[in-house]
Amino acid sequence: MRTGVIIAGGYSTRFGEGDKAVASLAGTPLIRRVADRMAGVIDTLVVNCRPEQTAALRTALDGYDHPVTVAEDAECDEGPMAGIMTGLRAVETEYAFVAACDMPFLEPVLIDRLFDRAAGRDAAVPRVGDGWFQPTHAVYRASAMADACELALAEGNHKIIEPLFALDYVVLGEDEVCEHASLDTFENINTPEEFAHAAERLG
Ligand SMILES: Nc1nc2c(ncn2[C@@H]2O[C@H](COP(=O)(O)OP(=O)(O)OP(=O)(O)O)[C@@H](O)[C@H]2O)c(=O)[nH]1
Ligand SMILES: [Mg+2]
Repeated sequence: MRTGVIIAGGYSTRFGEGDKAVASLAGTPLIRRVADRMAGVIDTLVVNCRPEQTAALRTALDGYDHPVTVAEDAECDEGPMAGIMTGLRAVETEYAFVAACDMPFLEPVLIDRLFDRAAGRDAAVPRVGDGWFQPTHAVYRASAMADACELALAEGNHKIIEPLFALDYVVLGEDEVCEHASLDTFENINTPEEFAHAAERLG
């Protein structure tokens, strides 16, 4: 059994027109597109957000193919890594795929591959381009990553990549990624211009 975790507790400051997670992208809320992209390779979904987002996110995910659990931040604005921790704490399967709420071009074949590569390890994380890890497009052993996040945060370290280095992780390099997916899978939508461009391609 596999869980998908979507972190959505950010403030969409670059987007600037309300919460991008629920903004309609070519007729469908952005987070619903993200959830739908992973539906075929997960069994259950966890969404991390701030308490005031819960009602709108639940509406956006109404009728989803799998059970949806909402994991609310106890402390808001602690950064995406804190969101990963809170989301993973609500996971009941051994492994979970974590994504940001703004990645509408996720490639399910690659997610499937990440689950396979993580088996027996703590994490499988892609690294493409100039050596950038993709920690919000990765599979984690939920308890191990949540513990590592908690430790980093307790030390005052909010860097999203920090907890990975405490784990037994496997890296999928660009060649392996590209066997399964286009690099669009990592594309995330931050500004109204990026939103409009994505809508053209999806509409
Ligand atoms: N729980 C939680 N999630 C966050 C936080 N900051 C960002 N995120 C999530 O992390 C992912 C990547 O963040 P960004 O793309 O920067 O989103 P954002 O912070 O809402 O947008 P900007 O304000 O424009 O940076 C998104 O899915 C956000 O919802 C936070 O403080 N807490
Ligand atoms: Mg941000």
